[in-house]
This record gives sequence, structure tokens and C-alpha cells, in this order.
Amino acid sequence: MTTHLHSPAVAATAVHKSYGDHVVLDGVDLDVPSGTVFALLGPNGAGKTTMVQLLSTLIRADSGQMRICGHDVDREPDAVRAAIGVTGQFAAVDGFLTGEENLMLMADLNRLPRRERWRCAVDLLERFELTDAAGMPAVTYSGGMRRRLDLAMTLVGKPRVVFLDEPTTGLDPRSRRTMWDVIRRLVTDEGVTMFLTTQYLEEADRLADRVAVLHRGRLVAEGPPEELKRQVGDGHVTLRFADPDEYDAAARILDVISRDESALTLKVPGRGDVGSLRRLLDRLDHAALTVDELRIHTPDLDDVFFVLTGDPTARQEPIR
Ligand SMILES: Nc1ncnc2c1ncn2[C@@H]1O[C@H](COP(=O)(O)OP(=O)(O)OP(=O)(O)O)[C@@H](O)[C@H]1O
Repeated sequence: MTTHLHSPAVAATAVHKSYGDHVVLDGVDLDVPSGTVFALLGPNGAGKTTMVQLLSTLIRADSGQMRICGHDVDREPDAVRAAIGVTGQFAAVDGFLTGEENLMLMADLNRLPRRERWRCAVDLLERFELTDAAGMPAVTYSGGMRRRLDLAMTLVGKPRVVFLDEPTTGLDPRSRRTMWDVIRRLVTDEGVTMFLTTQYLEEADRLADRVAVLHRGRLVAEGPPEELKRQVGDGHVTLRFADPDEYDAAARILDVISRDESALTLKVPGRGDVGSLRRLLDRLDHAALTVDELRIHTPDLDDVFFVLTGDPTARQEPIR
């Protein structure tokens, strides 16, 4: 296999993909340097999984070019498959096998020499904090443990690029943080390139060197999280209401970034300076609405998403 040491880990140019009349990707360009974490961010149905399926040779694009570590996805699919690992929302883990057996099976499938299989399994179990659970059937694992085992299994084949499709969807905050640590360590210690898709702005912000925002089949922004946040400038203000009717009424009169029905909170754009806060409170006063609590935030990716897409439908997704 030819190695392309100086090629970007992932490069895509003018990628189009439709299902019937439904345009899912409408000319997407990507460039991910080796040894970095890249996050493709977007709400449900934005086309993130489709992009991963295209780059990992699972489906074909209608047009456009894609290369992984210098290998053309269309013309050299075997070389691409040898360079990548994919972990998805539907893990490859067999619940009836123990963690160790799952890893040994994967080592077998990757044709590792017999004496290396066990060493590889033990090493991965330790790095992924699964040593204590190594002998237990995977069906007894928590969601976070399963995701870690799935990622460990992907690494048996020593991929240079790992696609992580929504790696922490459905995990509790602690498991999410453990997963983030594992992902970061793989990049820092081994130079693996991570291409992750996520709906969670916080995840992209914490993990990624570069973030791209996918909206209606197009990239609406691309850059380091800090740069995107700078583009937005102002932060936001969170307002909490005690009364559901007042919460609803406020949501109707204000320019709302996002809303949380259960907490009765609204996020509205604003720097939090005295003048703009006074204007905001005056508007609520005139409508006879009482705010229970007010918090001021510096810009985060949530604000970036709102400013870039300005699309209220995008705001209803479970972004956090
Ligand atoms: N095989 C298919 N046939 C028809 N439509 C499809 C197919 N696969 C995906 N789609 C459509 O393409 C759009 C993008 O789907 P995709 O799964 O890529 O989105 P996503 O951003 O990964 O969303 P999620 O966060 O929910 O996984 C959706 O509207 C989906 O219904």
C-alpha cells in the first residue's frame, strides 16, 4: 500500500448526494489535517451520517471527489478501508461475548499473529478502562462501556483515521467525559485522526481542533471553535420563568435562540451589558412578564449555530 504521509487525512471536494428528489449533500468541501480532531456538527437529518458513509466507502456519491490519506475513495476503496475505522450509533459489539472475547475476535478478523492477539486485547482493555469488566458479557455493560469497547475494537486494525458517528449520543455526562478523554488521548499519543459527527455543540467545542457546521446539505462555517465563537461576538442571556404561560408569552415576543420547555428557560442573544439588559427587561415589563432568574453567558457554539443558520427549525434539536 502506498503511504501518503503529507496528504490530508480526509479531503472532499464538491460532494453531492441525493436520495430521489431529496438533496442531502449539496457540494460539500472538507480538508482535515492528519493527527487532528474534526467535528461535523448539525441537527438531526443534516446529512452527517451520509457524509461518513460516503467517506468510508459504504455508499457512493452522485458527484465530487473524496480522498482518505491520499487514496481516492472511488478508485481505491480497499486502500481506504485499510486506513480507516468506523464506529457508529449501531456498535459492532456482540453482547453475548465478553469484552475480552469481542477484542480477540476482532484481532482474529484482522489476522493478527496468534501471540499478539491476547496482548493487543489486554492493552486495549486497559487503555479503555475496561480491565475490570473484561470477563463480563458485553450485554451487561453500561452505554458508555459499550461505546468504549466498540472504539477499542475499531483500533485493533490500527486505523489512521477513525470515524466516530455521534460517539456520545445517549450517554450520561460522566461517561461522555470519559469518552472525550479517550478520544483526545488517541490523537495526542498516537496521532490518529478523528472525524466525529455530533449534534452536541459542547462536544465539538471541547474536542475538536476544527469544526464544520452542516445545514441543509451545505457547510455554513468551518474553522477552529474559537474562531467561530469570535465571528459571533456577543454571547447570550438565559431567562428562567416560574410560570409556563409567561414563559410561552415571552417566547413569542423575544428573538429566541433556544428554549427548554421542562426548565422554562429561554436563551436570547445579548452581551449582557447594562443598556441591552435594561432594554430586554423593559420589553418583558411592558408585557407584564416576570423573570425568575437571569444569567449572562459568553459566546458558545450554540450562539454560532444560531447566527450562522438563523433557522428556528434547527433550534428545536436536542443541542446542549
Ligand atoms: N438510504 C436512504 N434513503 C433515503 N433517504 C435517506 C437515506 N439515508 C439517509 N436519508 C435521508 O438523508 C437525510 C440525512 O440523513 P443523515 O442520517 O445523514 O442525517 P444526520 O445528520 O446523520 O442525522 P442524525 O443526527 O439523525 O443521525 C435525512 O433526511 C434522511 O432521511
